[in-house]
Amino acid sequence: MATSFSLFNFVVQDGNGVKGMVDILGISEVPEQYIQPPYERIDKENAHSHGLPPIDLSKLDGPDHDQVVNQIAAAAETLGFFQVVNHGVPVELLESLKAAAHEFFGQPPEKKAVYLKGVSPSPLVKYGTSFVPDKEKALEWKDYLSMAYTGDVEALQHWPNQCKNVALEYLRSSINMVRKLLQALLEKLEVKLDDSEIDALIGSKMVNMNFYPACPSPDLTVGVGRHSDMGTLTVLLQDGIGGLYVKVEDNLEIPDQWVEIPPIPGALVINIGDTLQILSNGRYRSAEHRVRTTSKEARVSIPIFTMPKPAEKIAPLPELVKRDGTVAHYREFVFQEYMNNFFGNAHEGKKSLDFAAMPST
Ligand SMILES: O=C(O)CCC(=O)C(=O)O
Ligand SMILES: [Fe+2]
Repeated sequence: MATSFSLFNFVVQDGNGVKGMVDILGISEVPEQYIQPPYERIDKENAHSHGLPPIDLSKLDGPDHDQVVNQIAAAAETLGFFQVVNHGVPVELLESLKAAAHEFFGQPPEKKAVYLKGVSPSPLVKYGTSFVPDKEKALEWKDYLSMAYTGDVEALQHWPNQCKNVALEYLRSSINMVRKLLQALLEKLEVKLDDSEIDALIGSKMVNMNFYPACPSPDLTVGVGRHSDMGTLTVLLQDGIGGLYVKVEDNLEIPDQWVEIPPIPGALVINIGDTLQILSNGRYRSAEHRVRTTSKEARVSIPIFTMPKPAEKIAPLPELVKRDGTVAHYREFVFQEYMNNFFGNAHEGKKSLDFAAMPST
């Protein structure tokens, strides 16, 4: 007797991913499991492109320092997203990273499946699909590879060969920029942290590679559902295809308004994560964002997530709360608890922040 075929098992458990589903099963319509409820679908027609020019980070070290700090802080206070150029990450490296992502995901599924959760030879490396497949109403049209950083030696030993050198170089050259951005953001808050305190806010680092295969009906699916990133700052490299949408701060006149972060050759995208929203007591905004799929060709994106170490205690910066004579909007917690909550639930916009919100009295 033939056993019934489970698409979920084929994609998720067997590690074929969305890419395997498209390539091997040759689907021409979006399977039911991937059809989003209407309110989660991304309306391309009504969203416009984020028009602000990228911020030139080379000017942070010159006479325009204050002006650049103001631009960074203004973006962090409003949209929570901005783009940067002259960021110190070599532009050729950006091209090599995108090529490495295509090379990794272009392998046969069984080569990638060795890194599935539960069987991966290293706890640092995880390959998977969708965010939390067991808990999602509809699956995300995305496969990913996650590489946690604990040191160069471990990375070179455990990260997949196709990407380890470029991913490590990307991380190395980005971290300097992340430190500078944090310094600028703290400068604007008039909070002084020494280098070791700044490093504690980005003590954990992770490089991901996202792969979004071409989709027969982008109107019905999402690449990534609405979420904010949990960490401090995210650096994101996207390719030229586009599809990253950010929610504009709730505006009573135009509710549910989204802007697309357009691909700019050579630029990197920066966004504020929940941790920085909490540390700044709400002054900087972690941005709600999501990704649309495309029918044209596969899209790749390569984020670096920076966050505190799991044991770190996080709360609004005390000097900020005291000086402003306000109340803390978030409670203190251990970062590991925040991570457990974040990875224990499907994406649902900025709901992740409720975990840290002060109970209303
Ligand atoms: O693919 C993108 O542009 C964004 C991906 C993303 O939001 C994430 O991995 O957290
Ligand atoms: Fe994200």
